[in-house]
Amino acid sequence: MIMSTLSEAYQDHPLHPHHVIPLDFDSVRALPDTHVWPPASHALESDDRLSIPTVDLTDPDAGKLVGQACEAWGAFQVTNHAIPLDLLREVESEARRLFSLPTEQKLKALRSPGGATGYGLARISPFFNKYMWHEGFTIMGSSIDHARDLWPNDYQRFCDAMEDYQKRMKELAITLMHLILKSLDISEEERTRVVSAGGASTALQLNSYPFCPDPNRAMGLAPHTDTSLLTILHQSTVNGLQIFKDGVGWVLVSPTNGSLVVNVGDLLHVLSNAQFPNVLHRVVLKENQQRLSLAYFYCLPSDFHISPLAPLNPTRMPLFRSVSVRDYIGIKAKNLEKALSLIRF
Ligand SMILES: C=C1C[C@]23C[C@H]1CC[C@H]2[C@@]12CCC[C@@](C)(C(=O)O1)[C@H]2[C@@H]3C(=O)O
Ligand SMILES: O=C(O)CCC(=O)C(=O)O
Ligand SMILES: [Fe+2]
Repeated sequence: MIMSTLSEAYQDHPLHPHHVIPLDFDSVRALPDTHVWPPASHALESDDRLSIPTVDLTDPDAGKLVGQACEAWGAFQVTNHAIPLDLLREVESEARRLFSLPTEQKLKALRSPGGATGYGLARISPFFNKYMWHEGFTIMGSSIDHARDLWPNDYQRFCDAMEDYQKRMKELAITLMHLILKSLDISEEERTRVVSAGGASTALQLNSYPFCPDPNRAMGLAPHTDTSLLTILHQSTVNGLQIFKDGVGWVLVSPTNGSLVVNVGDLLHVLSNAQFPNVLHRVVLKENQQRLSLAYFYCLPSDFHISPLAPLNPTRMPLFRSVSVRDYIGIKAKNLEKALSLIRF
């Protein structure tokens, strides 16, 4: 058996159960002190000057526009991405069905302390002294084992929807990766080496930010960067996602019907030799209702060695030393946002 999956890389870094088990959101009437955060610094409302670019994937200039967006923002929205709206709705509705289950039922699919998949708090929880107002469900490949625990007689439609979604997302991720690496002037051979490795290592994260009795004092998802090459995000109609832009501050990313948000993750930041920022983002609770999102992480297998790719005409010295994805995950599990500086020359 090839041991280079992401779940295997995360097994080496077990979490304490209190950093896995979510609150019983059904029973709380007031925000517990354990979940009170200092006021989140104010975010700009998105207007035309201050929102991430939107790229129409059928635009003949899409490659150039995607490259520019990655460099300026580390994020963009895509339209005409070929993911059927019906599929987005179906997966969202299955996610809603999951998070609507009674707490005791959801706990039957609890992520194990050393595990990577199932129901639980965000993996970054141990780095913060307050808990986030968040519950997640992580899928890597088949979701059948956990789905059976949740719905012994009715798990198939959940699994089918998740499988279909991961397949379509992988195709989109491959298209985007080729466009992005082409914009960096990476040879076709090198692009194919990276992109074909990427397909073997992905994750789908269903996120729920339950209705909150005191949204202004709670935090949905604390500021973080994704460990992926890129993340493709679908958000329900509820606001809350913000990205941080240097020199500007927190910028709201409003959901627009059918478009998908693409984030540059740590791995692509390294491959691009820091030309693309790995975008810092967070979720605040803006509206008085439950919010859902679906995050698809396109990663590299844990035995892949990441280092800056050489463009056809190299001009800059590599900023990072070569490190396996497994080792990078290990460094990040102990240091979170300092991980990248630890692999810089
Ligand atoms: C493939 C991934 C990416 C993970 C870990 C693993 C599965 C779950 C992902 C998330 C999802 C929620 C935010 C995050 C920061 C978290 O806590 O868990 C992500 C993390 C990462 O991007 O590092
Ligand atoms: O819920 C969102 O909009 C963002 C989720 C996210 O950042 C993640 O899953 O990594
Ligand atoms: Fe994220």
